[in-house]
Amino acid sequence: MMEKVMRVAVRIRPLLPAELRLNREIRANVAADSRQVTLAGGHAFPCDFAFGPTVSQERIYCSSVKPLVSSLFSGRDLTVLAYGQAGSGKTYTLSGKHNDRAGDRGVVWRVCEDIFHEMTAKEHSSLILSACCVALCGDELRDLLSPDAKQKNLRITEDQNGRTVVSGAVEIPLGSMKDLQNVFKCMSDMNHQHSSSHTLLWLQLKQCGTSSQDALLSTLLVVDLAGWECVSGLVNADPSRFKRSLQISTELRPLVDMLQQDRLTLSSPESHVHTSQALSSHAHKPHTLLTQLDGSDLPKVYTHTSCPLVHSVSAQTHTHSPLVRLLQNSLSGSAQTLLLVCVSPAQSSLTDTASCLMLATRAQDKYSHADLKGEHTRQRSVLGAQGCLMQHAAALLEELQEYSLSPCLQQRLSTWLDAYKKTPHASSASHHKSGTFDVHQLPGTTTDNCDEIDASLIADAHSCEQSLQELKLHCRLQSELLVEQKLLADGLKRDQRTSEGGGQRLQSSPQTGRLPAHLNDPPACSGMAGNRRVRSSPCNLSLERLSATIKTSNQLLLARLEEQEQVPRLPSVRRTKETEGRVEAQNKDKKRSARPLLNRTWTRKHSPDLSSSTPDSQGTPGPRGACEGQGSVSESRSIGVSALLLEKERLQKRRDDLSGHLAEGSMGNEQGDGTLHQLEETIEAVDAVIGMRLHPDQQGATVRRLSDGSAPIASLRGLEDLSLQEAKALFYMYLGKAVCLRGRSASQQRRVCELEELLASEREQSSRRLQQLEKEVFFYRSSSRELRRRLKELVQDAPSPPSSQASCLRGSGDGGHGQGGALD
Ligand SMILES: Nc1ncnc2c1ncn2[C@@H]1O[C@H](COP(=O)(O)OP(=O)(O)OP(=O)(O)O)[C@@H](O)[C@H]1O
Repeated sequence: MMEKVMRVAVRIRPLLPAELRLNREIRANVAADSRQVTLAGGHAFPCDFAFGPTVSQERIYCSSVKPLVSSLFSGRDLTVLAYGQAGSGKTYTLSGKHNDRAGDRGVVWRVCEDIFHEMTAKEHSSLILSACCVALCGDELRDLLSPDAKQKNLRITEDQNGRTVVSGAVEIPLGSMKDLQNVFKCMSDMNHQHSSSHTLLWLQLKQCGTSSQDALLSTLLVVDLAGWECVSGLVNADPSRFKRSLQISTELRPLVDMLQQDRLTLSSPESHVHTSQALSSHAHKPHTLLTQLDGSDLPKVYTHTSCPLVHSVSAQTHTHSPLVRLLQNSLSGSAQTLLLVCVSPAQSSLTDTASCLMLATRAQDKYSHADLKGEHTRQRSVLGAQGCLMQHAAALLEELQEYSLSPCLQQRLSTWLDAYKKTPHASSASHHKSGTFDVHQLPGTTTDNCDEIDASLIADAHSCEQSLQELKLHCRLQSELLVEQKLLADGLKRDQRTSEGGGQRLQSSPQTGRLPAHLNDPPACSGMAGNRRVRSSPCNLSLERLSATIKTSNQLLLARLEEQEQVPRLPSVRRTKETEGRVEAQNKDKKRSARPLLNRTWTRKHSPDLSSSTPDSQGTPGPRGACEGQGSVSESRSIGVSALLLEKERLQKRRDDLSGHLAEGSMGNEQGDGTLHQLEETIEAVDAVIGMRLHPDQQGATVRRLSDGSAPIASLRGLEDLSLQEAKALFYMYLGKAVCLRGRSASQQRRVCELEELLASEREQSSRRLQQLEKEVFFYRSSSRELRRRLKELVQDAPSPPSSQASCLRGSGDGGHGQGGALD
């Protein structure tokens, strides 16, 4: 009988206050009483339980977990596995909020309440509950209930039965809800700085019977898997967060693979009820746990007697993953599992939500395969029938030989018959006459001798079938991986094209003084925009998209930088500077022509240059007048231009020296970078002034365009009456901003480079893995072919009926009677 061992519940959390403030759209929903989650666009994802944003903690517990908890009392194991991206509500669903409101309490509290309730009903003595909790971050394991900060002895090992255990973990007995509160306090104290780790809490229930022989042991494992972060949230994040998010995706990958397989288990439910007799006969370590507080080893839980076949194959595939190793016992056998997929309904999480829902849909149809015996019997009878049919066919062909056939066909027929007669069990069947053969009686024709052969054949066939199943499974996994790699590569190419296209558009647009339309969106959106393809796993979808997003945001910064650079060149500012500067210039003519201030800061250097403009006859002309009147000051400008050129040259030299020092590493990076950016900005400013002075006509046109131009620039007309001091201050301020933006842009570029390196190494790893997988697929295909061939041969070698039956059949073939009697 097949039994469903995995149920999948999907919970959509409500939009959080911050999301509501940002007017995030709801993109995932559950229709009332439906068992599917629907995404915007109409895609529906079926699951066993679907809970919308308004469903209470209590209802979630009562409908999806409580019915399973009863099986704990009958000695079966239960695993509740919460999966979802960061902030999707896993911890909230499992543990609830840290307040005293009963309505907010999560699954763990409610399970314990039920167990304590049962304890009270059974008058305490027969039920013992204890807890053990570890956090897994990468390969690092921490005991969340251990007072020992060093935790040297904690490690995942295997006991003598090949079962995974955490040796050195502390186990705390739970007698009341107060004890549970203490456990939660311990857990949150130990774990509050590591919210990105997987938390595994084992609640072990021991039911003592009247005699010491019939104690029942069962375990509830509650797993709060770490969640990967939404890509848009990582754009400006600390690199370590980004790295951890990637790691989490990688850590979850093997588990996701396992959950997506057809079947998890093969062992029968009986093997999950264990008595203390079983405990004593299996002198081994407990189930995935436990050493008592006093350090003594206890014979605790033994939940499975046999290693399940299909599951063990999958687990072996991922033995390198500590997470899979820790879950291996709980996800195997006929242990009940509830996969709790938590998703966010927000538009920004749509891709992650879709990938989680795909997993939920794939994971739900898992059954324990308890009907192995029935399967063998069916195979047996099929093989027996095939063997008899083969004999029947041989007899028919022999008969056919007597008719006039083409020489070629005759030849082929006799070759086949010769080959058949050489096979071990063909001779006794070679005289059958077709007319008397009743195929409905075939399975009944086996004798003792035939049974033996049958048994060996069936064993062979069974092992072949198992190998084929395994190969099929591997092939499927491999091809899924191949497809995913391909999708990844395609996505990477597409994203690269997008970001390159964006870069080109950006380069062509500064002439207009506006940002390209695609950059007006915040960077987070640019990474998520459009109909993104949905992937089954979170791990691979982040890197390339993040890199593209960061590139885009980098370009956005550059574009803004360019936009800011326009400000000091505004006509009104320039005009005021020029007007007042010209007065200053007349008063300090000598000083200006000598220009001894070459080694001052750029701001001091720059202002005399700007002040070198001569005022026109009107004193304070409008922007157009200011430009048109520039012809009269050509001489002083030419002096200014040559001095500016000298200055520019000097600055460039300084910049080159500085970048040389930075490249050699003989200077502090941060400070050096800042100076370098200042120098670059100054050079550009000097360049711009030179350009304006060399081409006053163009300057006039620019001023006209800007003063007549777009709304944002026109709104700056209010600044036309700035004094020289104000204009200077404004100019310096914007130049300072530009330097700062340049610095940020450079650091963004560095990050992009780092990410690109990371991406390249990931890509290299993927391609190595791809090659490996291709090899494996090739190997599996060829072995599969070989096995099929062998299976065919075995079928051809199927047993023949004994000679007595054969003669009966022959006799009945002659007369058309007696077969039924012989077979009876
Ligand atoms: N169903 C819900 N109702 C109300 N608030 C919720 C719900 N689900 C989650 N939240 C709130 O959303 C926030 C994030 O939830 P939670 O910490 O449980 O996410 P998580 O998936 O465990 O994240 P992580 O993977 O980072 O640990 C919390 O403030 C929580 O209170």
